[in-house]
Amino acid sequence: MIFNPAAGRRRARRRLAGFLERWGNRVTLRPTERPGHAAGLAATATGEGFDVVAAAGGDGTVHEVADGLLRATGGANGPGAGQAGPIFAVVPIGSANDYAHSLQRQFGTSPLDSPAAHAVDVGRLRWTASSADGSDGEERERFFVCCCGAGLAGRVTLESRKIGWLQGVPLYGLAAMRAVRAAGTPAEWTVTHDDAAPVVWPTRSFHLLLGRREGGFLLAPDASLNDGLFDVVRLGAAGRWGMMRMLPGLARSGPPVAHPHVALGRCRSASVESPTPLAVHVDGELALIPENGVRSVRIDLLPGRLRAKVCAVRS
Ligand SMILES: Nc1ncnc2c1ncn2[C@@H]1O[C@H](COP(=O)(O)OP(=O)(O)OP(=O)(O)O)[C@@H](O)[C@H]1O
Repeated sequence: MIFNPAAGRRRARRRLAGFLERWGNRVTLRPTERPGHAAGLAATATGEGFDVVAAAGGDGTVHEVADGLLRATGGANGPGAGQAGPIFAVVPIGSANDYAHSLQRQFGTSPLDSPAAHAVDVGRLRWTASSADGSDGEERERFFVCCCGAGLAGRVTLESRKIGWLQGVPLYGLAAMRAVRAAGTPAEWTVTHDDAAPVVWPTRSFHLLLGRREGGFLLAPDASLNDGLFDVVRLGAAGRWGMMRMLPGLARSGPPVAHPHVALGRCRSASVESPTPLAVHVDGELALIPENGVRSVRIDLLPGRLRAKVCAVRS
């Protein structure tokens, strides 16, 4: 069990205590020491042959453990349909716990020692590094399990890092308000879905979801973790006040279905090209910030690539 003591605004240790009373004697607990550490711990645990590799934390820990586990089992070229590698178990003790929410809603919870797990889809974000971060031309990738967002979505993640005292929807709501307040004119992005012709759109924010929520907001109420499709949400040229007014509805019931500046859909892959450098998050972790100088990314879905389950923290 890879445990992030900094998750849940440092409430993680307390939240995990009861769980460890029940399972502690059957768990090898490996706390993370710094951001990014969980991916390496997950790869090591996979190599050691553990049947289950658990992420005890929030969505950032889930992201890092899943990314490490996927890389250790062959990345995008690993066997499909969740055949290979350990079961990926989520023990939600973070603040938003978006992925745990989707797993629980679709499959229910399972005990840590149960062999029951579900083949779930995984996303793969790819880009070419730019000269801005000194590695011009290098191909990079990050896997994700719940959501990927670019544009305003990435800037909300950036803002959320500056707020230390809130959690869940209040945290990401405040971060969204700050990002919206600072938003400039929407840029014309070229977006391609699957094999369709590229479309040029003024875009503020672009989201691809496997799960239902992003930062506690219900962006894709009908998303399924194993349907082989991303749910797409694109926010176009909405004004600042229009975006602010959307936030309460997004927290409660999802994006408006008939809104002139909101486009919804589904796809298996997408590529995005922006005239300005992108901010992109994967599962709420920043993959790219504008300073990286990357203007185009590609996202693909790997169907059923992981076997996953969520455990109840209290039961
Ligand atoms: N030992 C550590 N010290 C400080 N930060 C850490 C440590 N281990 C991991 N992190 C970082 O902590 C951040 C927050 O973790 P995580 O996302 O799991 O919790 P959360 O923010 O409370 O939950 P959620 O993402 O569900 O809102 C991640 O960016 C992760 O890289």
